[in-house]
Amino acid sequence: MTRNVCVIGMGLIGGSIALSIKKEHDAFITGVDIDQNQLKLGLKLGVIDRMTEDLSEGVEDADLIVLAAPVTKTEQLIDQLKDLPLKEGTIVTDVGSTKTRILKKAAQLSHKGISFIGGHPMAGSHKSGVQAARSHLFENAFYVLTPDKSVEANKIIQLQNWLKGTKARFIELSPGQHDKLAGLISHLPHVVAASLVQQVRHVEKEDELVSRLAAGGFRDITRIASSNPVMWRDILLHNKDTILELIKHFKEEVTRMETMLEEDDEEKILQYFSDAKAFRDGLPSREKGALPAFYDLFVDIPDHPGVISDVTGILGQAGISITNIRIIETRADIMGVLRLTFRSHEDREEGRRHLENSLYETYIMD
Ligand SMILES: NC(=O)C1=CN([C@@H]2O[C@H](COP(=O)(O)OP(=O)(O)OC[C@H]3O[C@@H](n4cnc5c(N)ncnc54)[C@H](O)[C@@H]3O)[C@@H](O)[C@H]2O)C=CC1
Ligand SMILES: O=C(O)C(=O)Cc1ccc(O)cc1
Repeated sequence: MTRNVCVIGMGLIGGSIALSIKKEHDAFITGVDIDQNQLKLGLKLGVIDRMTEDLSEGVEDADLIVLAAPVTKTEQLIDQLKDLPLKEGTIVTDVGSTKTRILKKAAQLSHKGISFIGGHPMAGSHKSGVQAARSHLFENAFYVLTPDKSVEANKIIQLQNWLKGTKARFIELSPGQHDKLAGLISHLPHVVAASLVQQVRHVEKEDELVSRLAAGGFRDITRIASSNPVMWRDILLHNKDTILELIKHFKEEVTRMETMLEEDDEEKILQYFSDAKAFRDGLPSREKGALPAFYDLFVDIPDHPGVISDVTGILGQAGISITNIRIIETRADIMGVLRLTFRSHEDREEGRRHLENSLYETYIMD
């Protein structure tokens, strides 16, 4: 039997959840967004089956409602849901990067007999919009659930069943613990990444060479500074107390290094870096999913006309489609680099084989 799902916020995460649900369930998915373009794109890409900008129309028949807007908007949406007629037994969940304020707001829904189960898939990308959505985005990632005590256990199982196509690993946390941990491993690093970029931006005003030299490590550590600013503003405001505390500790950490350096304390500096390396090297890795995982292949291309159509021609002849193509470097003195995005690991492997047979140098960076 076809069941109805409503995803509110048809962006990267809402779109990815919708795709993962479609993979495993006979579901008719309605997308709701304030941005018509995202909805139209969602329909065109087959992420949703129906679009509407009218919240009440979107949710009226829904067996599952997924709130996938920025966190402050999620609070407002819960306020709106409170006054709308919803199907009996419907499950409402969200995907927001913060949980305490959202769960507080959602308590109003439990008074109405609606099961609200807070959620946070702890993976994603600096990209946004439904065009970047992928059904496998959360594969092997942790998916935090913060159910209210009033929610029946079978509703949590039902939600996990709805979300099984994410192939994520579910873990239950209290909203407070979630926000503390997410602050440390996600929100503070975002602040640090943006600050590092700002520092370079200020220097660039006097010496524009700096951004051209910024490569390797700088790009790695600052990738997340390219994320959606609205989303991150909202996350910071939501988790303000935790992040302020973490900034204080971070300043102390930097001061420790400052002191070691002022004192030319070779031994302590070495120990500091060694301890950090040992801890970092020991972090569990996630085989698939989040960070690069859009099946990108990089191809060195000589700087001459027609080379791009040659590359796409080779893939076309082999019947391999790509979802994106981008020239990421073209300079007179070196070869350019083309970034091709494939639909799957298998397509990328096959495409790579064909291109290498045609003597193109290719590499993968994930
Ligand atoms: N980007 C990431 O990697 C991750 C994001 N999240 C959380 O997921 C949520 C969505 O983030 P993304 O999908 O990345 O953002 P996005 O910018 O790709 O999509 C958000 C969508 O919500 C829509 N929207 C805004 N206000 C709305 C409203 N009042 N009603 C309906 N739609 C509305 C926007 O038009 C946009 O299409 C955020 O709460 C974020 O904290 C969670 C995990 C990872
Ligand atoms: O791009 C990345 O590496 C991310 O870390 C994406 C991300 C952003 C927000 C979240 O709440 C979870 C994951």
